[in-house]
Amino acid sequence: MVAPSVTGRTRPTKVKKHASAQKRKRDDVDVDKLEAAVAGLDVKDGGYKNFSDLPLSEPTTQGLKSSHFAVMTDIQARAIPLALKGHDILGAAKTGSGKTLSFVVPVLENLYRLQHVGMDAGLGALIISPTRELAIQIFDVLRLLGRHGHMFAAGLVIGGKSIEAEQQALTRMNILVGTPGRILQHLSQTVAFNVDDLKMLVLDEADRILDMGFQRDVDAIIEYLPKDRQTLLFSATQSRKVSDLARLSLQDPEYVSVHSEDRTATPKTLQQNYIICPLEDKLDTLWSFIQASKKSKILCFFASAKLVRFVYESFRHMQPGIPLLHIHGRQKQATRLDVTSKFSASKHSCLFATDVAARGLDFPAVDFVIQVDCPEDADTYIHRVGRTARYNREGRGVLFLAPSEEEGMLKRLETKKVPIEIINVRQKKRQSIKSQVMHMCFKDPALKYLAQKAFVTYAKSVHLQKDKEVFKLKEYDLEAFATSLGLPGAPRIKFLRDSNAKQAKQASTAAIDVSDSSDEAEDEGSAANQKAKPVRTKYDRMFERQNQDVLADHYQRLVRDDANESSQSKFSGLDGEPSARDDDDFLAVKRRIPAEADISDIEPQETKHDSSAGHRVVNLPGASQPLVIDSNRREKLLKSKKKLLNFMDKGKKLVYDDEGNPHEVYELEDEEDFKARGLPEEQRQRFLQAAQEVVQKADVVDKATAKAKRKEKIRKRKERERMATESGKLEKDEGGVELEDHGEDLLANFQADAASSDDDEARQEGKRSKKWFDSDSEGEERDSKKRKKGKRKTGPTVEQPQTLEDMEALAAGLLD
Ligand SMILES: Nc1ncnc2c1ncn2[C@@H]1O[C@H](COP(=O)(O)OP(=O)(O)OP(=O)(O)O)[C@@H](O)[C@H]1O
Repeated sequence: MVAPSVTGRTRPTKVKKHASAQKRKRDDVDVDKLEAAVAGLDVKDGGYKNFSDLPLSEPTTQGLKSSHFAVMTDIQARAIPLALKGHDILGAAKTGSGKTLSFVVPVLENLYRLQHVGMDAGLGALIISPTRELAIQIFDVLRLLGRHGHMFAAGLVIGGKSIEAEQQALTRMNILVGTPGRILQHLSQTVAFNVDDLKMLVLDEADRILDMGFQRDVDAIIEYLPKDRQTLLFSATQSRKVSDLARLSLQDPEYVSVHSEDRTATPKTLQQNYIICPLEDKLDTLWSFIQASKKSKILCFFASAKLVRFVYESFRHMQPGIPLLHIHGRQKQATRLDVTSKFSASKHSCLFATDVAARGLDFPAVDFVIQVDCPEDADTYIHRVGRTARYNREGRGVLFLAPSEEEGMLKRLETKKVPIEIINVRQKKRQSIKSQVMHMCFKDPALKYLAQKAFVTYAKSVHLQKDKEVFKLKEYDLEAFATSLGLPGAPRIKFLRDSNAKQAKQASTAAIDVSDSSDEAEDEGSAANQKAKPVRTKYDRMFERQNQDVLADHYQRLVRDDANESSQSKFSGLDGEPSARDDDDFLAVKRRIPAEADISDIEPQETKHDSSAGHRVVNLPGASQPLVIDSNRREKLLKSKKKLLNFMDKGKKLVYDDEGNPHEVYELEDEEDFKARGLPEEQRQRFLQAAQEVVQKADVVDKATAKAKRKEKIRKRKERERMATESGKLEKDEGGVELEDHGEDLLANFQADAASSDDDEARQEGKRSKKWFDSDSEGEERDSKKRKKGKRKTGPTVEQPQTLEDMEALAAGLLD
């Protein structure tokens, strides 16, 4: 066995000697004996309680001992023996129940027994996690367990610094922990990255990894991996579909769920409550809560990164008397790491977070998890609340629910067997910070801007929620919410306006439905009752519809004309005086009468009354056609001068010559003049020639402009490349790849800061920036597979071509 060089640096001889001594020591271990003991494990028995009951290698046993892991948790006791025997596993256990060890121990042990170690062995196990923080945490557990004699080279790939930095070391790895985006990037770009002999694939927080946001990446990763492997899936909530399992090629997976035993999805030591809190009172309530719990460690969840920032900034200004921290997917990786380690280390502090911190993170001793904004579903609730009461410790979760969210959310939680009870906020203890927040926003435009963004992102997040039984945008008092964020009024949001319009439309349709159904009810009622009601035709109903089409609008005006001339003027919006209707119709498109039209002049004059035909004919001044009045509607029409405008001639467009004489826009030329200029064919040829010259001249100018643009583009690209090369050189000079040698223990960590590339969580939130290696379609994915099979080439990094010029520039770049 070869001791892998796990760093980019030359290792000191002392370490090398130490490594080879360890190697020899392990060579002595009787792997066959271990193999036989594993084969004899009784997985049905479930009677293994301690790690020492299992046939584990010496290095792992030492690792567990030194970390003081002796007794297994339920999920560990059930999953580890099965995984040791090579079964595929679908593991579901509550948050904080020790799922990480359930796969880390089998990974180390199975590779150990297979002697899958050393540079030439290639990658033996791949562990995928949805967030960088969680990947780091898993890697730490791996290091902890592997530091007593395991010879594997392990790496962490979570995005960040230049990919080249990771590429070299990656080829030597035996175990890799990473986020989907970065792993896929390496699979498609790192030529020597060999996964053909992969033995184990682990998906932690599998439900999230298999969710839409990561689906494409995970599917693409799976394509690279050999089918004949062991797959372990772990999650706190499990509702996987058969299709997911087929995608992952699981073979007769063992379902290991430890939820069912006590019938709840959350730990027993967790006390869960909710309070009813309208949107506009959330900040007051949260502030009061923090004030009353200064000697606690609190984790608060919000719907968006902007809200997190706003609450963090505004609360910080008000000096709450407890250290405040904030974390969200938009921060740089280094900042996020700094925040997580600060929060982990602190005794009393309050962390404001988005769902980036909801899963898997193992913060020690969190007292309270406050879900200020309602989670998108029960699973998210469970993950969030699971940041407290971990591994048999106590903890409390408080969920803030707006009145409209209560019923729907409680239903969802009940389905997931979450025991939660309502509590009240002590009104005496509640402080209002509204005026302070408003004052701060007034004084600080940056904070006000942040408040606006927070408002918009919150409204957007609710608008985008799938579960409309819980999230009913219309039920929130958004004006009051905006005020509570220190804003003078709710910012206008396009989708809100659109949904208002839609709702108005639906409401009017519903009104018709109601009238329809009431009609039906009447049909079923007494005859007398029916008689009392006037007969209404479908046209009547159609005209009652508002905002459906122009006709309905016209009809409304007509009706008002009939009823009251003055109200008609209000409704039309010609008078400045607003009406209640104006408010209702805020989003409706109103037809306005052209200002210049003088409707007072329109005076219909009756010309003929044909009593036998039942109609009369009316002449309109300025109209070429007389108006036939043959129905009640037409009759009513006569009373509306505005309506009558529609029957007037529209007039002609004229052009005026230098002397002020009017002409038609297109006037026929005098025939004599035309003939004087030559034969028609000659004239046509002359015209074409002149036009051709003009086009040719324009073409020369266009080409010159395009060429200049192209040149400029190439120059900029080269400039960028030059700068990138220079900065790469600089990095190397300063120490190059940041490969931490956790060295004496033979586990390597190559990680990087978050400045660049794949922010998996940000992409989760729908903001994924497209990479050049990403594929849009299956066809393109097939291409990427081909690349993998045959010739994995790393091409020059280029921008996604957008225009023809871009493509030309790209082609020019490739040919250079
Ligand atoms: N057998 C054990 N003995 C003692 N402590 C343990 C044991 N197993 C795990 N723990 C501790 O329990 C805590 C939670 O473990 P872990 O993070 O693996 O939980 P999890 O089930 O993955 O949670 P989540 O679903 O939130 O990701 C950790 O601090 C870990 O050190």
